Amino acid sequence: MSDFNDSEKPIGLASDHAGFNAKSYIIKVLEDMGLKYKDFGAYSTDSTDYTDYAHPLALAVESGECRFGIAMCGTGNGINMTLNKHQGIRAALCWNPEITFYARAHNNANVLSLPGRFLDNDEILEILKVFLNTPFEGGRHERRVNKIPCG
Ligand SMILES: O=C(CO)[C@H](O)[C@H](O)[C@H](O)COP(=O)(O)O
Repeated sequence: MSDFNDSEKPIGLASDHAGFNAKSYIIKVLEDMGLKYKDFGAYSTDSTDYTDYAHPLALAVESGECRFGIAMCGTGNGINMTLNKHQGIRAALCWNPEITFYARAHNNANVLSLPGRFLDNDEILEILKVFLNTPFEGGRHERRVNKIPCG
């Protein structure tokens, strides 16, 4: 399982065509921050299917190859739904810093899902900073998070 704070491991990235521009911006920010990342695609704005990139990202986070993930499609919903089919994934669809704070503090989210077509770069940057810097509170939230997996 992944360790969110293990900066020796890359952050996994995935998008479809609709999230490609947001992902390109995030790559630039991560490079400026000196953070490692692994991009699972897509690699252009040519029409494609978010599922083809979400599953490899989910497997990489579950296995511990990546310490956490950042994923985006047009609304964030398609890629978020796909990621959350994996038992070890807690992907949170976030559209502002406050929602993002609770996704980390209360839900220990290990993938940040973003609506690429509905956020500008400044909004993405603020969300990203909160996601990177907010620790999980544990306590009662740990009990609840431990009950999320089914089957
Ligand atoms: O899953 C989605 C819709 O909730 C994503 O926003 C996709 O990126 C979107 O469906 C892609 O749409 P397109 O018309 O094929 O560009």
